[in-house]
Amino acid sequence: MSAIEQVVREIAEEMRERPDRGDVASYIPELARVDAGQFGLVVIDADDNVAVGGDADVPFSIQSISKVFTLTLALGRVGDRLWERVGREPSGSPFNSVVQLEYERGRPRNPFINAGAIAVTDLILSGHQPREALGDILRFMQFLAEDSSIAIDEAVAASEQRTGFRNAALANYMKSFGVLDNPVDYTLGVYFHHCAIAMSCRQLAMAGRFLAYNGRNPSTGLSVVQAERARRINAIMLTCGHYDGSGEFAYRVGLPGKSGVGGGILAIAPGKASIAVWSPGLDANGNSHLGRVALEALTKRLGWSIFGA
Ligand SMILES: NC(=O)CC[C@H](N)C(=O)O
Repeated sequence: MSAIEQVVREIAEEMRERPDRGDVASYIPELARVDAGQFGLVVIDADDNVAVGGDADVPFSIQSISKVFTLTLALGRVGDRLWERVGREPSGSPFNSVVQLEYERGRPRNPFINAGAIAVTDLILSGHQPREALGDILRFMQFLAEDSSIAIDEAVAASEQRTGFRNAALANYMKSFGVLDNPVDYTLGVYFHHCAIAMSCRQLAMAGRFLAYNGRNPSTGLSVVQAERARRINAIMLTCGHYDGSGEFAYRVGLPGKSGVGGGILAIAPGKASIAVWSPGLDANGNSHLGRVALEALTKRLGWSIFGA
């Protein structure tokens, strides 16, 4: 067994025993039903070796982790013009905060808070039907993960569509400033559905590989994005990927990472590994509690923090 496999298994066992599991998201009713006792961890290294621990193959709702992939797709479509619509500074506010939008004339702080991700989704949608845009996003995930079985959990999407009043407020407010081009219902429909994509840790770590290896898929050698773009997406994950918990995540884990309220985190050790962890219980910022604890243990034991040992 490799050193990485050993560490991944140890951590999965340690996390299974932990009593402090955080609380599952309850504002999306369908997510409130998920068993908080689950834990999964997958690490894929530069040689495409896959180390798995715990519930590595159980699909979960990726939620805001999808924002990394919609950003990648939108940058591919419109290039750096995207940054006219959305900033790239940390918000220091909760993921669904409304307050900054008025001060900054409807331009969201970054693509990973809800407002920013809704604006990015609107760019992907432009000129397409919602169904086509969603198909493009889903096919991109399947292509990156090399797994055509990845699907949208329609129950989660419907659950959020019924209760997503805050997101509707954000979208309408941005629309009033002309930041969204498409009908608000269309943009929100695509946003709720891409957040409801269900993936396992194994699939998610597969999908994240291009960010760890200079924009390339290590198994095919094919370039997904240019190295510069991968580096920049990692930078935004580091500074904005955990909302107002981004500083704490950088301090403790020391890797670019993106969390979702389904309890997943995608973390990137540049040149070394693509990592996915899942534990449904969240901390006060809406980030996976044990996911962060596990990643802190992993980077410490393997010496993988980008800031040094
Ligand atoms: N942080 C998250 O994962 C939030 C995503 C969720 N779909 C929302 O819009 O509220």
